[in-house]
Amino acid sequence: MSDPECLVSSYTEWQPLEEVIIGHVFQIRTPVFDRSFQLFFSDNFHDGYFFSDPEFDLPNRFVEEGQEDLEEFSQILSDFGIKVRRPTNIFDGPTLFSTPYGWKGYASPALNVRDQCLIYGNTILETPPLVRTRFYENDQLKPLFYEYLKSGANWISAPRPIMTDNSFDDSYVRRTSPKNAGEAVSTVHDIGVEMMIDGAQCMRLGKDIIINVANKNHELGFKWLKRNLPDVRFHKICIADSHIDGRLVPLAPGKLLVDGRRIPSNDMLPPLLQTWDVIRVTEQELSKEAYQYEDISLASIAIDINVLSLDEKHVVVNKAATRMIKLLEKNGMIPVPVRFRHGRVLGGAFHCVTLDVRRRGDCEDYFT
Ligand SMILES: NC(=[NH2+])NCCC[C@H](N)C(=O)O
Repeated sequence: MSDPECLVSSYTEWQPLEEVIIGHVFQIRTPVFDRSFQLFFSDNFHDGYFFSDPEFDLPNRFVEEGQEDLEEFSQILSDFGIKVRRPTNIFDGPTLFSTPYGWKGYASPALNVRDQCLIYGNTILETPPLVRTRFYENDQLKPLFYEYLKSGANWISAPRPIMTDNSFDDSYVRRTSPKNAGEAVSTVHDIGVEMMIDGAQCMRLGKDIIINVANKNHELGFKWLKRNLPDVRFHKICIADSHIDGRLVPLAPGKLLVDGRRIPSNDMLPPLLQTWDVIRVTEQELSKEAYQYEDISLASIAIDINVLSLDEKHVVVNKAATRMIKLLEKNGMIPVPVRFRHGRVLGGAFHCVTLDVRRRGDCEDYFT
C-alpha cells in the first residue's frame, strides 16, 4: 500500500490527474547536429525533414509563443483543479557545456519533461539520456524531485552514459534510413554500446507497460527498467526510432489513439492491445495547415495525437486540430482544446510537455 502522504503515484496514462509538471522553454540553440541528434530523429529525417542550418538559433518567436502557450495550458489545468508544477530555470540563457569525452552542447530547457523520466507508482525513474544536449536537462526538475522524495517517493536515476560516438548503436537507422546513419568516430574514451532510453518510449497501463525498443542502447535500458520494476509486465514493440507517444496513446481502458499512417493495422500492436477500440488518425485528420516551418520541425505532423488524458473522458488536444477533435468526440471522448502553436518545431505536444506525477487510483490489472 503506498504512503498516503506521498505526492507521487501514477500507474496509467488516463486515471484522474491530480498533479502534473508542465515544461518550460527558454532560448534554444539548435542541438548540435551530432550523431546523437541524427540517430534520435532518424524517422523524421527518413521522411525528408531536414534542418537548413543545423547550427542556427531557434527564432525567439517560437520561444516566446511556446512559453505563452505553456502558461495558458498551465492555467487551464489549474482551473480543472489539477496541481501544476513547473521546472526551475537554473540556466541564465543558452549555456554551453563541455565534457571530458570530446563532445559539448548547449543545455536544453526542461520542455518535454515526459522524455527523460518514467513515473511508475511512487517511483521516479530518471532514464539515461539519448541526446547529448539533454545531458543536464533533468537538473531543472531536481527541486521538485527532492520535494517528492521528502514526501515519501522513491527516486532512482540511471547511470549517465558518456555518449561518445561508439556508445550509440545505429542498427535501427541502418535498417530504416541508411543514408542518415553517419559514421562513428573512435576515441580513447570509448566503452562500447551504452544504456540509453527515454521514459517517452513507455506507455503505462497499470500492471503492464508497453515499451519501444529499437536498438541495443534501448535493450540495455529495458534491462535496467525491468530490474527496477520487477512486478511490471513489459510488452516490447519496435514501431519508432524511440518515443511512442507520437505513434500510440492510450486514452482509457480499452481505448487507444494511433497514427494510422504508421500503424495501419492492429496486428502491428502488441497482442494485449489488439482487442482494444483503436481510434485511427489518418492524413485526413492530421492538420498539416496548422503548422509551418517544415524545415525546422523536430516532430512530424502526427504530433497532434500526442494528447494528455485528464481522466477516462477528458483529453487535452491541440485547438487547431479541428478534425482530430471531431474524431475524438465521435469516439466518445470529451476533448479539451488548448492552443499549442509550435509542437512540431519544439518536438512535442501535450503528452511530451507533461509529467503526470499523481493520478488517483491504484495499480489495476486491465488484462486478466
Ligand atoms: N515525448 C516526445 N517528445 N515525443 C515526441 C514524439 C514525436 C514523434 N517522433 C513525431 O515526430 O511525430
